[in-house]
Amino acid sequence: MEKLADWDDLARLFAAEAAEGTIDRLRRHWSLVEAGEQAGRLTAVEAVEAVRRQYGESLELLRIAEGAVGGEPGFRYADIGTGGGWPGLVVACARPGWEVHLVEPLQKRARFLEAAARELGCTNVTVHALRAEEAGRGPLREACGLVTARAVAELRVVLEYAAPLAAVGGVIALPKGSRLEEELAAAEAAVAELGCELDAILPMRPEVSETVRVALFRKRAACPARYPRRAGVPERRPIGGPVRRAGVIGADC
Ligand SMILES: C[S@@+](CC[C@H](N)C(=O)[O-])C[C@H]1O[C@@H](n2cnc3c(N)ncnc32)[C@H](O)[C@@H]1O
Repeated sequence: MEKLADWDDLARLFAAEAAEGTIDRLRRHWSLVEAGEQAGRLTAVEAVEAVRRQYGESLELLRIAEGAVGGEPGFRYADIGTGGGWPGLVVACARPGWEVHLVEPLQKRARFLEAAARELGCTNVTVHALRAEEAGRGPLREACGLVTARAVAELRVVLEYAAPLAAVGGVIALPKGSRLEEELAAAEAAVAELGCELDAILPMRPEVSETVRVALFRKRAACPARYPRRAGVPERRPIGGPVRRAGVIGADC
């Protein structure tokens, strides 16, 4: 397979997930997305591209992140800005033994995620209809072994969302496109300030994406109590300097 093109390719590339019935559940999720117009537009990615970009990239992010965290049953994981379900609900389908927290502030999307999780039998999911800045001051603070966020904001902004949720020793896994180096340079102060360290940058397999790499950060120390700042502040006044254009990848939703 040169490039993952359809559900059969996805099942071949992620054979263990296919054997567990995950790919069938993801197909069902996509039909819920297509039928979910009352939730508003959940993704701008066309059906023909969705298998690779939404499901392939989500499972590949899980594969890469899991290499850094292990993930025993009961492992606590949070996804920030899950939108219609990527990657957080995909991970919940693939790892039913994990405790999965989806942080999504848009009420319609949060309701869609709750209904979809119910429909898919994902009893391991809790949806938090909150901004990350609020979730970072609640019971999830410093409680998650893995935190992800895809296509939510530029790196240093998303680190301020994610770092407060990660447990000390935990991992933050962020898929990023061609602007990664530029975003990393701008995030230097934020990485240190938030108690994080860049552990690795790992590419996705080319069948899934030629361009997306995953930046893995390790939480080395507790996050200072002043972070996250009030809702909207991380984006308006990113740690380390003036606002830059958000360099997000993945779905434009
Ligand atoms: C471009 S969509 C990406 C959705 C999904 N992660 C994907 O890859 O398809 C960005 C999502 O981030 C959410 N978001 C934006 N700001 C946020 C914040 N401060 N905290 C949590 N979620 C946020 C939006 O509501 C939206 O659903």
